[in-house]
Amino acid sequence: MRNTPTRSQCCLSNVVIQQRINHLLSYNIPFSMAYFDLDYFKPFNDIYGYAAGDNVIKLVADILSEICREHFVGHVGGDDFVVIFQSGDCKEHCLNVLECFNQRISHYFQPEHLIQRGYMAKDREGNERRFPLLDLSCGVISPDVELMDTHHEVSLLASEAKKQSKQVSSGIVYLQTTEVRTA
Ligand SMILES: Nc1nc2c(ncn2[C@@H]2O[C@H](COP(=O)(O)OP(=O)(O)OP(=O)(O)O)[C@@H](O)[C@H]2O)c(=O)[nH]1
Repeated sequence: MRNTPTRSQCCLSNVVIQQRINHLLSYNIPFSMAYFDLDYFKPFNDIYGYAAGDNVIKLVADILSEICREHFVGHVGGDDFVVIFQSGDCKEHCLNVLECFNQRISHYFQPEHLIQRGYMAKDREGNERRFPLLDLSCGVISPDVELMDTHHEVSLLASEAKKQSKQVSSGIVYLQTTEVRTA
């Protein structure tokens, strides 16, 4: 890692998650980490209400707890979760999580929104526009534990994976340490 992330780039703000990562790095224990984040959560909250948004966060927590129960599941905050895998079945678990979410989330939408595959809502600038339905993205990283010293470096890689996962139609990307190019 050539660059140290700034405070604003540090997406792993939960101290328990940071400690877990620092522990794995300090003992050179290999791991993969999946960063799950809801897409278009703000318009969902705006249309259906904050309580309905809380129910979706609970849904994600339940799915992760069920499918990844043998692994470390951490709530970063809001609609962001991480799962730390120390065994090799990370990809399969993540794909199962996304599939399960896609099956269960349809119950949270009104029929007309499902038919239209979205709804009108205000963006962050206050402009009314059309948004797709709420979705779940997953950025998976496999940090090189011999090259990384702290959770800050892992956080930088996770931020990049999260960003890329929102840009691909599959909703999932996999990054290795060496693929990080951003500052
Ligand atoms: N219901 C609910 N909403 C929350 C909670 N924490 C944060 N939010 C909302 O989450 C939204 C911000 O999450 P973002 O992931 O940045 O919003 P987004 O629309 O999904 O943006 P993209 O991830 O870029 O698609 C804001 O509308 C917050 O009000 C929470 O605990 N409950």
